[in-house]
Amino acid sequence: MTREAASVHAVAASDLTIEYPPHGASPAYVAVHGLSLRIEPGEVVGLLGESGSGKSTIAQVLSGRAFTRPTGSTEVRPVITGGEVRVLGMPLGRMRRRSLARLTFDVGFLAQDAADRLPAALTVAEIVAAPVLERDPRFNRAELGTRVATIVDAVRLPLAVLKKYPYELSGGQRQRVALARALVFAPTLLIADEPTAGVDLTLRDALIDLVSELQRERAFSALVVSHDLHVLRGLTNRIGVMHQGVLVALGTIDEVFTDPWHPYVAKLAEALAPPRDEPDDEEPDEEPDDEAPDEEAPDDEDGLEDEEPGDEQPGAEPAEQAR
Ligand SMILES: Nc1ncnc2c1ncn2[C@@H]1O[C@H](COP(=O)(O)OP(=O)(O)OP(=O)(O)O)[C@@H](O)[C@H]1O
Repeated sequence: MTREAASVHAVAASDLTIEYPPHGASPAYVAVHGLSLRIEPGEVVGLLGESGSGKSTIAQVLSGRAFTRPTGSTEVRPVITGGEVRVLGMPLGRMRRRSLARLTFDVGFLAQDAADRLPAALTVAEIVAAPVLERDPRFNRAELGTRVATIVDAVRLPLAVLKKYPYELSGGQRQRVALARALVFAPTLLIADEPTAGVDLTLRDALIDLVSELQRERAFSALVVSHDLHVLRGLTNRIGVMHQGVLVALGTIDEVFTDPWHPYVAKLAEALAPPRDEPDDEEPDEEPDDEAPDEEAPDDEDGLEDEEPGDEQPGAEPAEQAR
């Protein structure tokens, strides 16, 4: 959505295929097959999936960062080879420079390793201000100073960090600086790739709460990539599960893990389910129980999804890693 048209989908992808072009001895590689996904204005959607399932590729493309190549970079970038996608109403694909500039303004991007790659020679104030100055080197310095201080405060960092260099900060503080930089334009959509990667487990929940609060305060839409269901549970309204480049489930966490039809999601659901009680040793054996409740009966011979997911919650709480 551009800021004028708040009702446009944050993301509307239909049958989207994304490919890495051939390079060197490597042939072309299709990383995402036929993705259809909509994100409503103000909605937060998570992407879960094992390593290599295409999550970062999607984040790169939807954020427009796949189409911007830093000077001197020879990195191979993914390209759209099928389907359609609009982000905030803007069609991606062959984008003109101006549309791309608009897209990267409206879409904040927190890259997977952003905290570790903060430029070592710049202060926090310079790092957070950099995207603004890259876009407009003559941006009013006083206004910029206020904007940077406001966002640094919003990510709950003391203003004293403004003069510090990344090496003087903790991992959690660096992650907040990266987040501040991603939010400096007050984006309409935030795409965060593994926002808690490298963050100490004890600080992970604080970071989840922070992103959640900022999202509520600023009402941006978001796509959050994570292999950690705990993170997605704390942040998102719905999740999608990626497997080998294909979106194999989409819905609320409960919908996704109740009666999953895809074997990978079923395996995840099983891993997340609370441990079953040990079978009772005194149980009489062999006698089939005609009274056994129907819902216990496995019914997956045809491999089809049930019409209606049950109302039961999977009750999945513990250790929630998708890989
Ligand atoms: N530059 C590239 N050239 C060719 N193939 C690539 C390139 N970058 C990624 N891929 C391939 O695309 C597929 C999807 O990778 P992607 O990084 O999107 O997965 P991911 O789900 O984000 O994994 P992770 O959780 O490890 O970051 C992988 O098979 C990967 O090897």
